[in-house]
Amino acid sequence: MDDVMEVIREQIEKNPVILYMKGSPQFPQCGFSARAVEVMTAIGKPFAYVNILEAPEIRANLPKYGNWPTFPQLWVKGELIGGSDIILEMHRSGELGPMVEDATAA
Ligand SMILES: N[C@@H](CCC(=O)N[C@@H](CS)C(=O)NCC(=O)O)C(=O)O
Repeated sequence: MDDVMEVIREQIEKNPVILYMKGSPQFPQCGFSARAVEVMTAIGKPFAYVNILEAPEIRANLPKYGNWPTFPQLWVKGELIGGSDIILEMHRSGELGPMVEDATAA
């Protein structure tokens, strides 16, 4: 349990933009994850991802780590942004793009 939390902490700290999702960006396996990927693809900056269907311990523990019950989960610069509906809303309002660009700027 502590080990999993440590793995999650490292993933979130080492990747400025990371999407926890079902499936992969090439083959999302849930409509919510597909929607999140669509937005991230539209923003066009690189992002890391974890397929939680292949990582059951992360699937079980990330909701406790971030106090957020569902997937997908987008984390930017160590902070939880939210799930697909928030991702879409922040994209439409113009907030998400600059946030991701700033996080991925060299
Ligand atoms: N409002 C959320 C809904 C996401 C959602 O309901 N996800 C479900 C189905 S993919 C989920 O993560 N269930 C818990 C699980 O499968 O572990 C969003 O837009 O991201």
